[in-house]
Amino acid sequence: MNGTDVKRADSPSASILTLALPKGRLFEQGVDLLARAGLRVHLPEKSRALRHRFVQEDGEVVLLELRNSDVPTYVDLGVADAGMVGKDVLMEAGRDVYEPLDLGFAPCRLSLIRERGATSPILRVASKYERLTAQFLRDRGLAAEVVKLSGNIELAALTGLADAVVDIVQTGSTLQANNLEEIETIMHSSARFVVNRTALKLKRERLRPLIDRLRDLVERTSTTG
Ligand SMILES: Nc1ncnc2c1ncn2[C@@H]1O[C@H](COP(=O)(O)OP(=O)(O)OP(=O)(O)O)[C@@H](O)[C@H]1O
Ligand SMILES: O=P(O)(O)OC[C@H]1O[C@H](OP(=O)(O)OP(=O)(O)O)[C@H](O)[C@@H]1O
Repeated sequence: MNGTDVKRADSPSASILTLALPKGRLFEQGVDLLARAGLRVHLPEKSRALRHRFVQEDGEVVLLELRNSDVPTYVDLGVADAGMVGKDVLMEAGRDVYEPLDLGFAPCRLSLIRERGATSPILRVASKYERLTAQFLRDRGLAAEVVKLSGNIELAALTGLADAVVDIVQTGSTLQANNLEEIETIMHSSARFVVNRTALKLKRERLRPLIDRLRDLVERTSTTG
């Protein structure tokens, strides 16, 4: 460590590690994984608080509770030093963040979905994943319109709002319950650990050991099942 690094590590901002976690599906597992990786964090009491501070031996960890799709923005713009986010959402965001780790949990796939047996031409496709859908259609040479929706996407295919939808399939129970069919898998997804590129340099002493411990945990889980 040179003189500059010593100063950085001692500066107030270097002693705070800010992590962006999506509320919803990934939050509990994300906090649990961070705790198992040695951070003194725990699930916060139920409240409307969106920012949670935890004192550590080497400073402080701040957890920001965000919408899934906002995690890449907070990490890319450096407000959060690192975070956890689904690969699907990360690809959709198209942000330039460092992605050192596949955390393995929250597996699912992004797929093109239609009503079972539908044969009409695909002229309009609805999705929350507007960019990935447009890219997929371009790759297939399909000139369909993309309609951005915010939730219960499958309903668009059932009501005729769209000829097909692009959405997440996990267990397949939503497809089954609505007489829908998965036509093509566009990508597989799982939760990723993402890091701001500048923070990786400036807060190296805190981020590198965390990444290493998370990697150990993920590898141990994948070998023990
Ligand atoms: N059944 C599932 N449905 C949706 N996402 C899933 C599912 N299983 C795993 N995931 C993964 O979990 C991530 C978070 O899902 P979650 O439902 O919490 O947020 P979201 O629907 O993307 O965001 P928001 O509700 O804030 O719009 C997804 O981006 C995806 O990678
Ligand atoms: O294959 P399955 O296990 O049924 O999971 C897939 C469903 O889960 C998600 O919806 P979610 O409940 O997150 O609601 P949303 O449509 O508002 O995102 C996703 O959008 C699918 O509808």
